[in-house]
Amino acid sequence: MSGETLILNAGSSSLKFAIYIDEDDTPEVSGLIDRIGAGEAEIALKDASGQPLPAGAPGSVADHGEALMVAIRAMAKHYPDHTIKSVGHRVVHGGPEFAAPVLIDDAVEEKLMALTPLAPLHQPHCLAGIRAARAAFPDARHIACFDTAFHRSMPRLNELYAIPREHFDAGIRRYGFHGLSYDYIANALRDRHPDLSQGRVIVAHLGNGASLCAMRDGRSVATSMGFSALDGLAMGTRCGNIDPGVLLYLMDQGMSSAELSDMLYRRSGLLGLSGTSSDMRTLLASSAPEAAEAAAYFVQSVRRGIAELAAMLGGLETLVFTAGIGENAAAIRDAICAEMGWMGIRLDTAANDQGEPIISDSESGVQVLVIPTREDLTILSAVRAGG
Ligand SMILES: Nc1ncnc2c1ncn2[C@@H]1O[C@H](COP(=O)(O)OP(=O)(O)O)[C@@H](O)[C@H]1O
Ligand SMILES: CC(=O)OP(=O)(O)O
Ligand SMILES: [Mg+2]
Repeated sequence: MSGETLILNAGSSSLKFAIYIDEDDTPEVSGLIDRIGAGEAEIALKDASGQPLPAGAPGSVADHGEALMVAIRAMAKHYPDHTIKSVGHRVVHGGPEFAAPVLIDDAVEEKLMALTPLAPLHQPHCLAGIRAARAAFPDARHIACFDTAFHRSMPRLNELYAIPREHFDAGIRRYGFHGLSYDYIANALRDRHPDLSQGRVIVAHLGNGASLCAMRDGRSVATSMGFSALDGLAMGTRCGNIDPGVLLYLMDQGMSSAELSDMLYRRSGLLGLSGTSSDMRTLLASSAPEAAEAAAYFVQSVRRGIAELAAMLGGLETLVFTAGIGENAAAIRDAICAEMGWMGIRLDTAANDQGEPIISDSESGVQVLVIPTREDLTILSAVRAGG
């Protein structure tokens, strides 16, 4: 068989995978392993038409390397003849050096490993996937595609922190994340709404991790995440904006940096405020006041962020919702847009409830869209462009 490409997207506790053949943009097989390193893992496998394929129960899966082996075995049961020629990897952090996709060799792998402290919730999993895939497919080309790369178009002012200058040169700057998703949305907008894509756009990537990106002419101008994937919006388990004074105070009180890191990355956000769940679906179904407060905080943080980025763009013509919450949670989109009439945002309630591609009404000064994101297609086109 010819030209098969495997795309891997290692999340904090999941591994998404898909195999594409030749020039096809629909995966022949795709799937997700969830709850990695957390009890009994789950696997879901789909064929080219999106129908579920039997994949068994993987039992406990210790890390993303093991998850890849489980995925390869499950796919091989249905498609025994695959010859993987290329593997495209989502890598969350590219640091100051990697501004475009790169062919992975030992030296690149080492450099990516050195970036682990900058993205402790993600980078180790990306690397476990890379190591396992290079061992499983030693003759394939392995390409790393970075979540930080799309934001390298930001003006220097928007990369700076107001701390002594030498830190910028040492790499302490706003990198921004979710770039593979923003890149896909920028292209989708260019194809579907060429007029809007030239203008002032804010994309709200609201998933388990969440961020906003301000774009002009399809390029990133500013974004809510910064040096790490902690900043900006409140998220499933991450804090979002926080006064650095809080961290200094907690350290003075005896909290270690490891304890702080665990709290800010894994026990904050929706989980921290609700005390029960990081999952927006669970919170929306709950009657507990803490769950409602957590969801309200999330909504508030998105509105705060939209207003901030609109000010940086000097206005707004288009707002795009994407990722798990952005694509599926009509109530959250509605709550975010309510009371933003002053910015010209007006939703068509019925269109929003049905998750239509355009959810603003005809009077709205801002076009509000829902575009399902496809980070895997950004990686796929980079792998194909790389020959
Ligand atoms: N129908 C829905 N209603 C509300 N929230 C949803 C719905 N579907 C998915 N979500 C939320 O989307 C989030 C996960 O987003 P996703 O983009 O899949 O995350 P990841 O960053 O892991 O890829 C979870 O909070 C989940 O509850
Ligand atoms: C960078 C980031 O936050 O990714 P995710 O949304 O997959 O956690
Ligand atoms: Mg995601």
